[in-house]
Amino acid sequence: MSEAKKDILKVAMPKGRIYKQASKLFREAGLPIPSDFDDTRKLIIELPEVGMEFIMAKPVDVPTYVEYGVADIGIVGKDVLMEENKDVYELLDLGIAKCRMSVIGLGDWKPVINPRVATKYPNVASQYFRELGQQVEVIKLNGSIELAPLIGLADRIVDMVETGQTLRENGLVEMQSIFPITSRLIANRVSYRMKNEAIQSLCDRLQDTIAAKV
Ligand SMILES: Nc1ncnc2c1ncn2[C@@H]1O[C@H](COP(=O)(O)OP(=O)(O)OP(=O)(O)O)[C@@H](O)[C@H]1O
Ligand SMILES: O=P(O)(O)OC[C@H]1O[C@H](OP(=O)(O)OP(=O)(O)O)[C@H](O)[C@@H]1O
Repeated sequence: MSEAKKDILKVAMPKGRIYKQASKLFREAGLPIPSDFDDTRKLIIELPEVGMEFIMAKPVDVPTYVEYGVADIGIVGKDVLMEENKDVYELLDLGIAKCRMSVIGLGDWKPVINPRVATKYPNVASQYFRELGQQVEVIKLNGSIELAPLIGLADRIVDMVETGQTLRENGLVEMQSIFPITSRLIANRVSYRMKNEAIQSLCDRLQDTIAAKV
């Protein structure tokens, strides 16, 4: 590997809704990331002018790439971080992709003994109800979670709420908001030591940019 390539920071970027907000934040921090990539199908984006390479990943896989060190750093929702529980450093709250994780039920929900709970986040949901001392049966789904109570698969769901539009359009209600969610900057433990200067300098730039917004 050439010396120049060795110094490149590999960044696992979540495709989809977080990417646009993350690349905007990088631009605000003075890193010229072309907006042409907001809708790209390219999986590896080389950005030598900012000393980075973006690896365009499915959001849930970002902590895996970072834990294994094929990416030095990554951007990921706190929801995924809590669920995946990977061995990575969480460096910074980027304050983007704000939403919340909530327990949701039908508009006319009633208390249920041992309710069935559908979710993309079985570990987080199990731990939440365990800590409350409530027995539940958790069912893992991968999307359109709101369908589960509508068609009788589950009594409750644990899912993300942002504007509340999905709930309103489907006659569902937020019973309990359980965690605020934003995206985080994470780092591989070895990369954090070996590429400390580059990672710390990016972290500082982003932190200053975020601080200037509030
Ligand atoms: N409605 C929302 N508003 C804001 N942020 C959200 C919302 N839903 C999810 N997020 C955040 O964005 C992250 C990625 O969500 P996104 O919907 O892009 O991916 P996904 O559904 O996991 O992926 P895919 O669409 O590839 O299956 C979530 O992990 C969460 O942190
Ligand atoms: O409160 P709102 O603004 O309506 O946002 C909440 C919705 O957004 C996310 O779904 P997403 O678009 O990721 O779809 P999927 O989970 O079905 O893949 C989340 O799972 C909710 O369904």
